[in-house]
Amino acid sequence: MRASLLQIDVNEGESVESRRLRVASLVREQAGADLVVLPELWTTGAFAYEDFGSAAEPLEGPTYEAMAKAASDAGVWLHAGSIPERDPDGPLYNTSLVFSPSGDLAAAYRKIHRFGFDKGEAVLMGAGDELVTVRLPGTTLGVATCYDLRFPELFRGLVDAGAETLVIPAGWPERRRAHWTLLAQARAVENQAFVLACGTAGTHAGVPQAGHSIVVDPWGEVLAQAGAGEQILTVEFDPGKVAVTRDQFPALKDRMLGLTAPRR
Ligand SMILES: O=C(O)CCC(=O)C(=O)O
Repeated sequence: MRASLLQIDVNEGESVESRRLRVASLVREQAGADLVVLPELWTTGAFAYEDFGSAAEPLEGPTYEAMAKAASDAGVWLHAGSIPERDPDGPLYNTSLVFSPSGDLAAAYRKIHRFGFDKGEAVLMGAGDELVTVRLPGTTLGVATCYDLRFPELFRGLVDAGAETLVIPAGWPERRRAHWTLLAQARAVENQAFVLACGTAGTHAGVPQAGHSIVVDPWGEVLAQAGAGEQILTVEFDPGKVAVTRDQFPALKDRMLGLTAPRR
């Protein structure tokens, strides 16, 4: 399976419309890949909180349209990263879109863990409440977004739902780059799954981005890692390695579920 992670430079010097056109053309250039992955909130920037309201789109808005077309033009599965979604009957959501090679929406995932503690996304957006997996030829994707990476129980839920390849678009800041790499490897090792984690480059809303998108195999080996700037990270991997790893080192079978706190 060939995957291309598009680590997009997101900065205020480029308008959302220009970036959307540019990204669509980069996706088209990936014809021949099986899967293309974009980062979190690459239209506005994950930290451009003050722009979320004005940049929010309905699910089937301009980014949806452009990415559906780009996926079908390239004939690839496209995890189009996330958009600030305006639900006509509810709040904003940080929503990821996955398209099939014919340009149909295969899945939408509303980010469950919102970042910012008592400000930013955590107060401006609603929380999703559904785990999402997507069946591709050869593997099942489990999707999560950025801050979700810190919550191992979400990934265990995805594994229980059949996920073998964990795809994580992000807008992770440079300040915590070490956590990004460490957690991507941890999620791969503990879940015996591939991890494809695609971040942004550049600086937006004054927050330098980590870049360093990463692909990790089910044994925890880093198959590829980007640098800090805009980059297309292309990697070939064998999805069959998940079953082999889980069979040869069956730690997932030793999980002890339903543990309770000690009685006092
Ligand atoms: O957890 C982190 O350090 C970064 C999370 C984040 O930036 C986000 O979810 O947008």
